[in-house]
Amino acid sequence: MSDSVWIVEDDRSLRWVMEEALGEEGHAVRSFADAESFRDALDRETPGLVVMDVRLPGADGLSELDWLAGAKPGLPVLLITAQTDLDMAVTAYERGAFEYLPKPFDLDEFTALVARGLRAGRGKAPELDRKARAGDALVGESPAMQQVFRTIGRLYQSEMSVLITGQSGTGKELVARALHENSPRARGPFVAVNSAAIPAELLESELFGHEKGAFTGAVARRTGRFEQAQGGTLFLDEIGDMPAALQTRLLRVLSEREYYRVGGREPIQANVRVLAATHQDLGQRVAAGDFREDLFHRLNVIRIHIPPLAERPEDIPRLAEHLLDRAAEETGLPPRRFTPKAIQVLRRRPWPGNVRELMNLCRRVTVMSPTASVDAEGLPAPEAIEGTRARGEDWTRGLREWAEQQAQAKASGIAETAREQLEQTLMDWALEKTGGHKQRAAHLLGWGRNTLTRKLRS
Ligand SMILES: Nc1ncnc2c1ncn2[C@@H]1O[C@H](COP(=O)(O)OP(=O)(O)OP(=O)(O)O)[C@@H](O)[C@H]1O
Repeated sequence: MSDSVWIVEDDRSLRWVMEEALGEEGHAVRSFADAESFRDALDRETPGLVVMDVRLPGADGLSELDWLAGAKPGLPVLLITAQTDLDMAVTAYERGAFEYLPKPFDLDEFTALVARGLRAGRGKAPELDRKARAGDALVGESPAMQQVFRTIGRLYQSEMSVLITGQSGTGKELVARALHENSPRARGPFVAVNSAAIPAELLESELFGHEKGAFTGAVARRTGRFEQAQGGTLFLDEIGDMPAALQTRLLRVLSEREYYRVGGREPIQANVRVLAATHQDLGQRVAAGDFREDLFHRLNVIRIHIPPLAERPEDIPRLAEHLLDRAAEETGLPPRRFTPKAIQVLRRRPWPGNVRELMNLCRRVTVMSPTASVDAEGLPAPEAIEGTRARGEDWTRGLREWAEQQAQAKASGIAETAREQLEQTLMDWALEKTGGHKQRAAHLLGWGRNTLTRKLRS
């Protein structure tokens, strides 16, 4: 195969820069300013690789890709694009580009990609089920998010397990959804389970379901999350918190692709893609003996890491705009906009609650701001925003999941049960903390000593 590289790009200076860089690497280079002259030349000769801009006069690079798939199957195309969203990443791979490169790009990266493209042929890409693609947009312009998009784009025809890491609120679940929506399973269900929010003893039946009478309280047969995710994707959030016995069981299900309900005898086929997420350092947990190494390797086939929001302030302007729009949609109020000064302040904040914190700030501003435009003075203090709290303090999320579970188990009197468990937990904690000193425990809880004594008796 020829080593020559053809460039289809209407921007003269960019064309020149690329020509120079590739010439220095020893490639024979030919350039075209539009799709028509490129097609004419292709009638007579075939290069080793094509570098093509998505936006061209008279035609766009994407339809050129479609045409090339028929006219010159196997010819690798490196797509360059000014559009940097996830959709473009997926579309590029889906239409058969072997790689795509968002502008502005690094020339070394460019020449390295060209060299790789020349070595590899061009793979045939199957059609993606586009109708099923919707959901909440994943926004990000920082190099780190571009890398995330690229990985999602590359995996669009894949069934591989992916481990998503990042602090709470960085968007791990959204990334999992994007992986699902851009996969062959897009029409199937996406089911999320948070291992940290469900008590260890309930997690097994939550995942695998149970038969009627499997244990006290199992009054009816219940389908588990694995069964609900059949044909689709199961997202296991906070996988690091999964108890050891369940880790073993999960590993078995993943390798045997079948499982039993709790108390069940019929094996159930598991046609489920598993995506997992964690805010912990799982490698370290493996080293400490708290997480099964074999399960870790099984889940960690591909790793997507999302850095904290404070490490990618470039994402804040677009993200803030997107989240303000989302808040406006949710509340039915007119969309607010931050002034450049307000954005400057937001870019410098520490964001311990990451994107979730920014989302909450946007919701608050949407409801509270008297004007459409929000200046730095109109920004709520960081402490005032929910989601700023460190992980673990936001126990209401766990509570919601618990309530959902109770509802599914058709339990009645949910609030009363919750109140009893809440008080019992707080009393146990306070007594433990004070070494059993009732007076001090009561003080900690903000109760009188008699109230505590009475509640302990009931
Ligand atoms: N890049 C992004 N673009 C748009 N919205 C985002 C992005 N990242 C996060 N969000 C939004 O921020 C919120 C938190 O994201 P998500 O629930 O995915 O985080 P998480 O990492 O799974 O958090 P946790 O570990 O606490 O479960 C969601 O409302 C999500 O839609």
